[in-house]
Amino acid sequence: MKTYKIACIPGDGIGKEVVPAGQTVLEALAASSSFTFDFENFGWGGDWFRAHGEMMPQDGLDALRDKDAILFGSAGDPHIPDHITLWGLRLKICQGFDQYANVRPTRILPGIDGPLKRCTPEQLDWVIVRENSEGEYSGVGGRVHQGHPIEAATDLSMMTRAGVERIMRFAFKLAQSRPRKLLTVVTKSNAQRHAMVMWDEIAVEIAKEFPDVTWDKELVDAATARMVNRPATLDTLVATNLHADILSDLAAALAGSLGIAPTGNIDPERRYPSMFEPIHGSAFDIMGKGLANPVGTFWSCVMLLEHLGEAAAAKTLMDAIEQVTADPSLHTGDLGGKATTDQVTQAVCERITSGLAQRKAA
Ligand SMILES: NC(=O)c1ccc[n+]([C@@H]2O[C@H](COP(=O)([O-])OP(=O)(O)OC[C@H]3O[C@@H](n4cnc5c(N)ncnc54)[C@H](O)[C@@H]3O)[C@@H](O)[C@H]2O)c1
Ligand SMILES: O=C(O)C[C@@H](O)C(=O)O
Ligand SMILES: [K+]
Ligand SMILES: [Mn+2]
Repeated sequence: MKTYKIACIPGDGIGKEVVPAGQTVLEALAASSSFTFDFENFGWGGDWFRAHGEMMPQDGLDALRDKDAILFGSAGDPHIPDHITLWGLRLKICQGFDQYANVRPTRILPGIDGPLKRCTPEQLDWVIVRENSEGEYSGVGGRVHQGHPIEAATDLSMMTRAGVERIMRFAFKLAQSRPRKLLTVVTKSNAQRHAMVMWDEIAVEIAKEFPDVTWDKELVDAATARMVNRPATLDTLVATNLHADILSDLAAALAGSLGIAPTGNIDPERRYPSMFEPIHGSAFDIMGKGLANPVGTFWSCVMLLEHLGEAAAAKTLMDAIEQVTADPSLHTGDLGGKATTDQVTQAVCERITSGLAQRKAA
């Protein structure tokens, strides 16, 4: 029997609630599948920082290197500056393992009442591809004259030809694999006249490799309006690290809640393990109460299973998730319901078990 080695890193805030929930549903799946999971938990994050002065050990990547995948929660603690927590954990792993393609699907799941009154569920089916290794997150910059009136600070967005080519190629390939074969390249080359112009030029070059993909270019500000007003004109989008970060929270909200949206931090070349996480953060306002929506993590587990090549198990889990979202009595507070994290988790586990039984009987 195949055993997958999975690292679980709950991190902070509701990450500590939704990652164990994710582990529970993966265990329910494995109970009657042809594979098992060997989970290893890592207590990195804010508590680790208080004890050791760092978010994860210096050589922590070595403990993850031979895993088949990583399930991540959130980096962010109310008592530690956000740039320390993000750079010390999530970015250390994403950049350390060169997980350069961040994939963020958005759909309006059954039973969810999206906020757009003129948008039916069929009209919103997007995948945002976020460049995940450079750009605004290159970390280049600094502060001088700190605390003095002449203080100055820079954050430099750094784009490389190799970095842009590989994310464009990934996005065109993903668009090509979807039925509509439609890609929107998000840019801001009117204002940012160097790197974003190179971004646009490389899009034109890579497009030639994919003659069957229809593509267009949209400035990021206009892209927000298009997402709201003409959602059906979009399918796959590719954007810079920061633009896609912002657009994907908007996408999640338009599909009903930040609590549902999943992501994979992918190393397409499979040199390193890829990492799966909900797109949301620590949710300071609800952490520790058992109220977090675990669906974003469950959907991330679907992406993890797909990455492992377990397509049937991925489908069983997605079906179970959709059966649960279809029932408003199983909605958490972010969706206007009263259900707890545990209730949603148990409901998904029950549907997994009945789904697997049906598959066996068929
Ligand atoms: N990938 C990551 O590790 C990651 C992602 C986003 C934010 N963060 C960090 O998390 C901290 C808080 O960030 P923020 O407030 O901007 O964003 P957030 O995603 O933590 O929360 C924004 C709002 O959405 C709600 N929400 C988010 N996920 C939910 C869920 N699963 N169920 C129900 N409600 C949910 C929260 O309650 C809150 O009202 C910061 O430290 C930030 O840096 C980390
Ligand atoms: O931007 C980040 O890296 C943190 C968070 O907002 C995310 O979307 O992962
Ligand atoms: K997260
Ligand atoms: Mn974000």
